[in-house]
Amino acid sequence: MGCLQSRTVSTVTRQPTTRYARLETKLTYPTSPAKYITVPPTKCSLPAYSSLFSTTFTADSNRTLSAMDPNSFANTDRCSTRHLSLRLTVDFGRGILHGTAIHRVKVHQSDTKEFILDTKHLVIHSVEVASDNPANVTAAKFVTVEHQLDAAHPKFGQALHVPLLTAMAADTEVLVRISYETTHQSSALQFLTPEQTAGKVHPYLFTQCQAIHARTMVPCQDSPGVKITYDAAIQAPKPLKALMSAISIGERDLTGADQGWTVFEFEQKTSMPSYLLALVVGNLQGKSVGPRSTVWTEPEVVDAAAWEFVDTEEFIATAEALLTPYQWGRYDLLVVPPSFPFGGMENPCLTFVTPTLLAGDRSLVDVVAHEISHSWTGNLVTTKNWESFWLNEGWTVFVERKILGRLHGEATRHFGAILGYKELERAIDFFGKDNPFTALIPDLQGEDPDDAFSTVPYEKGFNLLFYLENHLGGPQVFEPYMKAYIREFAGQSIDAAQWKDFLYRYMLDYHPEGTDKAKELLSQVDWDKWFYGRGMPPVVPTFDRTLLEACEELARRWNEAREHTDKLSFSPNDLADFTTDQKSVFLEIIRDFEPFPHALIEAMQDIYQLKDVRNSEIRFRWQMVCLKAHYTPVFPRVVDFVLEQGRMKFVRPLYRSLYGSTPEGAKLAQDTFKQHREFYHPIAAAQLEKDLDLA
Ligand SMILES: CC/C=C\C/C=C\C[C@@H](O)/C=C/C=C/C=C\[C@@H](O)CCCC(=O)O
Ligand SMILES: [Zn+2]
Repeated sequence: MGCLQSRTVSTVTRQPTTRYARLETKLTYPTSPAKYITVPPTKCSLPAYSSLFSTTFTADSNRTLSAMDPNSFANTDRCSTRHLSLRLTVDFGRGILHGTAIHRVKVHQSDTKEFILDTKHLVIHSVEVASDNPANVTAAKFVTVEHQLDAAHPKFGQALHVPLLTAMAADTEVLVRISYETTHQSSALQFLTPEQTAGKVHPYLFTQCQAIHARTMVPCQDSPGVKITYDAAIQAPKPLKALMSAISIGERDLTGADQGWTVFEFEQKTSMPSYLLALVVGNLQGKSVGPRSTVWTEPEVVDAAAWEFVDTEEFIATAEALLTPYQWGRYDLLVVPPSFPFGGMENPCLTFVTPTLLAGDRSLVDVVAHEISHSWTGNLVTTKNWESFWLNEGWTVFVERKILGRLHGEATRHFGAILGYKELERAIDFFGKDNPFTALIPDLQGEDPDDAFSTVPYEKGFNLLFYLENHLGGPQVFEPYMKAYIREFAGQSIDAAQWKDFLYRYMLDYHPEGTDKAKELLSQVDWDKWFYGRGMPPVVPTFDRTLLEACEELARRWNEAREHTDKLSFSPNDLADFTTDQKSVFLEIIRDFEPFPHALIEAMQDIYQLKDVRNSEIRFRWQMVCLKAHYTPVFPRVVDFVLEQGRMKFVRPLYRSLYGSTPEGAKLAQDTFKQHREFYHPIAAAQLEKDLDLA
């Protein structure tokens, strides 16, 4: 069978099942004609990718999605990858990766005849299977098999079916070797030209696999419910360096015909989900910032980056005191070029962070505390599928704020929560309070997780845990539970039902006021509203207002000044004692008022020097205030900011506000994006296209 063999598919519609019943039911989608983008069943001649991915196709049969994960085709209930070995070459000339992926697959159910993986925008050259001696990859005898690639689902890609030579018994293992290459549509990868880097001399590659982009980089069971260890050998052109979400175990320069290449070797011995696969290749230099931490980035920025993140070890040690010993060996940081679409990504052993954190005053390092917290919540205890994403993010925000609270006091922890609550209101405003994506546990059948992504799982999840902490007796009850939670589930992927079940078990056994009291308190929690209710959280939190009052007072004075802009009594000293978070909250409150008259905007801008502010959080919020007032002189500065960096937290609201401001603003937003689309990471570009009605 050809390597791009098509299967027919049906439309993806929702099944009328209850939430947890659905987790136990194998879903097949009903038959109805639908158009899908697919590939013709031809052999793999390269590199005509664009034509491969442009054919439309009418579907007419059934498609099966994973029983555990609505966003994956993998048959993880029958068999799952335990270990992955990658041998990849980075081809900057073609903008692709090519090589092999060997899966060591464990069979869970008897009579298993096929291994199903996720792929998207990959070209599969061949698939081989070895079941004779799976313990030894080098001695194993691989046999080529006829694989099948389903037709492409526009969001989830193509299921790859690998026949296993024979019906396998439970608890046996098999090796599957796939030879493949990525394409220009592989959304996990961003290849940068030298001009897009700080040094301007060398090309650069970085990946972003969360949520379901790993399948565009490696054929894999791309579900957070599957945990794997991995090793990798990455061949890259000299003098570039490769790093991965793993421990570096060596590098060697090739000779002879392969002169000019280096092979970098890696090993990840702690099992992790596919979305944590990560690779960077570029002109990288490292500077040590702690006993287990190096900051990596281009040489031009390495000193500034190391200075900014010098608190890393203190954060790790505080997290260890709160939870359990750090499991991943090293905790390095990579400062990625500015198009990185997120603040940070918790890739194990090597967190990726945006350069927008380099404020020059260490004021934005809460993101590092956040990513460090993921080493426990998310990376050790992982959501089973993207619907329970809050288990990763709500927990991580909770731990992040615990760390900052221990280091800087409870008032700081609460103030972070106030800012987060404001951001939650903005997200719910954006979606609309009845939008299904405002639920803590959204229904993601047929949905691309990127479309559902927002601050909701972060802040609604935080608010649930914050509420439970107070409701169940405060930190003296909740902090020991946090440790127990990590111990209970480390190394596993769980869903919200398992999380809740353990909370009950723990509290009933260990609540200091006894089982009956624990039962009574837990019975008062409206779980349905917390999990599935839309809009803001069902319980309004009470946060410490110590750091808030000065922000509210200053904002109130400015709001009142709109009546007499000729007699203003403000001075730069107003902000002298404000932290960056306080300045942010001050600007958030200003943004909630009716738009300011332009004279007042100009006065505030001059007095507080806001025009030239470089701190990305302040710059973003100030530009949002100006855009709300349709203050057109800010337009060129907004364009500068959205072209200097591609972090979605900033560029999406700025582009949307510019687009919604005036007809000129709308045209400027669309034209700017269209001209600079290539600057943005594919994940950000896909969202911006929708935001600007260009999809
Ligand atoms: C309910 C939502 C369900 C699924 C979404 C899952 C993943 C979404 C995907 O788009 C990936 C997200 C990656 C996030 C990485 C880092 C964030 O913590 C950054 C937060 C924003 C920022 O600071 O820039
Ligand atoms: Zn996070």
